Amino acid sequence: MAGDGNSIPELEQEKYDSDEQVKIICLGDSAVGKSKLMERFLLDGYRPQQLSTYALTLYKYTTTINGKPVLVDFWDTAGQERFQSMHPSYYHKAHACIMVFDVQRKVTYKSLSNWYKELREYRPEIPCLVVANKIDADMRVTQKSFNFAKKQGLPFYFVSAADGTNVVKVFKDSINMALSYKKNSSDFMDEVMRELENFELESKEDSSDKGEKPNEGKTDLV
Ligand SMILES: Nc1nc2c(ncn2[C@@H]2O[C@H](COP(=O)(O)OP(=O)(O)OP(=O)(O)O)[C@@H](O)[C@H]2O)c(=O)[nH]1
Ligand SMILES: [Mg+2]
Repeated sequence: MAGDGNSIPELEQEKYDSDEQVKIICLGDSAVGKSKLMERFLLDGYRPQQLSTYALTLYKYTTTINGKPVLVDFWDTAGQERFQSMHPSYYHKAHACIMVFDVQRKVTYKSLSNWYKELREYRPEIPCLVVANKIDADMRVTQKSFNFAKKQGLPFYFVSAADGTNVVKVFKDSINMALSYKKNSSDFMDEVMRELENFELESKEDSSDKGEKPNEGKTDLV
């Protein structure tokens, strides 16, 4: 996936720099219902684009917010999550994340902390919504407490892709959060990360100028 992503128009992530486009990613174990949730939300006229080489489906959604058109790309995986880890380009320039587990399978709830850890490595600041899916199978689960979201201070939703409960709410909230993140802090954080990287490289170059052994503590720049 790395390297030639720019040659595929759908993967040109620079477009997310423009005001009216946001990228929202979906994380969670296999079979928790990520794709079904997207399809439920986009029921009318969604356009899934299967990029099988990239193990990725992009769902494009257009909406109007405050009188302005907004294009949302929902990114869904096809398989990578089985390896419990995503390629970095999946996270690149994402503005929000919907993290899903299956209320009927405890193991998928336990995995949330790993997904969240990986998300924060790449996107330390983006809004993340936690979604407990498949409540239609047994409504009693809504009486249980799932503390992961509360502990991390994240919004939490009980949903069902099968009967539609709360699906529109989750997706609309995610779009609003993505937009407000983009407006307020994303560019700033990205800028800071870039500055830090440059700073690190410069200080390494500096120390080698001062007669340190060439390869000591250095990372190759090529
Ligand atoms: N009862 C019930 N079943 C659901 C619900 N959402 C999804 N499922 C079922 O769960 C299975 C997995 O759903 P998917 O949407 O394919 O799951 P996924 O997370 O996209 O899985 P991968 O693409 O393998 O990562 C399917 O058989 C769905 O029919 C739900 O809300 N209720
Ligand atoms: Mg899927």
